Amino acid sequence: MTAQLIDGRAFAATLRARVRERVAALAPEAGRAPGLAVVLVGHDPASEVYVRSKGRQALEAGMKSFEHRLPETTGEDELLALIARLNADDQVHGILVQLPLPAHLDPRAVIHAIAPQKDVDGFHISNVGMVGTGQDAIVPCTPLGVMMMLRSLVDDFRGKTALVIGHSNVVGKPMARLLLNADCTVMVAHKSSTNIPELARMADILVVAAGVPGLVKADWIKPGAVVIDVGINRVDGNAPDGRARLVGDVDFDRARAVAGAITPVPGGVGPMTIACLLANTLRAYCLQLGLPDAPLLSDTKDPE
Ligand SMILES: NC(=O)C1=CN([C@@H]2O[C@H](COP(=O)(O)OP(=O)(O)OC[C@H]3O[C@@H](n4cnc5c(N)ncnc54)[C@H](OP(=O)(O)O)[C@@H]3O)[C@@H](O)[C@H]2O)C=CC1
Ligand SMILES: Nc1nc(=O)c2c([nH]1)NC[C@@H]1CN(c3ccc(C(=O)N[C@@H](CCC(=O)O)C(=O)O)cc3)C=[N+]21
Ligand SMILES: [Mg+2]
Repeated sequence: MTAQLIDGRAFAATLRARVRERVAALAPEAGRAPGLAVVLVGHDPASEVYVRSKGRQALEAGMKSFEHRLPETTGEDELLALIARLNADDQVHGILVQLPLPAHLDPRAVIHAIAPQKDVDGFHISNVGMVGTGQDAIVPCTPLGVMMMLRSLVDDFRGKTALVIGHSNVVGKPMARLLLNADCTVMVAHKSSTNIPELARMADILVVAAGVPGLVKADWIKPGAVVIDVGINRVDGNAPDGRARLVGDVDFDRARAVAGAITPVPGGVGPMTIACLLANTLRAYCLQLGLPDAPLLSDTKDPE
């Protein structure tokens, strides 16, 4: 058996098209369009790539894009002052501060300075707490995108067993919360877990977000399971042209023979993360303007 490939680029294109249509209907005049502000401190090369694609895709969706690039040496006061200005700016409906921040800046203080209704990453404790208690909130982009893809593959989450590998605040924890909110039986593993292969073999749904290339072996996978590989790892010098290439956390070539469906890297979770950022920006816009929330933006619906 060869696993079905889950085409994240196709999912993302569908979602972006829906966002674009909705933006055109809600804000026919460009002056009133949803606005996304992305803040980048320092010059992390991977972050530069994501910030560029976020800005470009926001414009393509009919939104306004504001990029704020600050030097590596920016002080916390200066960054917090920028966030306060963006909170007060009625052209800005979504604010994202690219992580990781340089070591001298406290990410918690920075994230919690963002107005919760403009927190399109869903990282503010107010949004985290809402998701944690099963309430409607702004949901972190990566887990939101994973749920949208899973919903097209899994008819009924009740009775399904899921394992999430990784428990970061950005991916693993919110992912586990959403699967629990969908009534899966959820296990969460991390570096201190000693029996991950056994846990993985019980999982109908396996979501891997560890940042360790090749971590998940084919014989960890329950035959027919849905495997979502969130990992983005730059591996040097393996491409034919000698440049870095991207791989996930799953031994993809061998895992394909066992899984029922699997996301590739690149072309899986990554493109959906950015499409969900646009969806969250539109959602934040609707919340701020008192407009009805669009069903396409709910984590209970897939984009098809
Ligand atoms: N596709 C996308 O859109 C996105 C991809 N990513 C990628 O996903 C991956 C995870 O990101 P993020 O959550 O931010 O990373 P973090 O480094 O914050 O968290 C990694 C988690 O994985 C756990 N872990 C690390 N090594 C192992 C191991 N050998 N076995 C089991 N668990 C392990 C860690 O456990 P412990 O806490 O105990 O150390 C931690 O909980 C990265 O590759 C990142 O680049 C991230 C965001 C978006
Ligand atoms: N505040 C904040 N929010 C984030 O959502 C956030 C962040 N900080 N810091 C970094 C991580 C990482 N992340 C990705 C987004 C898109 C791709 C993506 O589009 N990946 C493409 C490949 C892109 C490439 O070639 O590099 C793919 O997988 O096909 C990957 C990773 C968002 N993150
Ligand atoms: Mg940890």
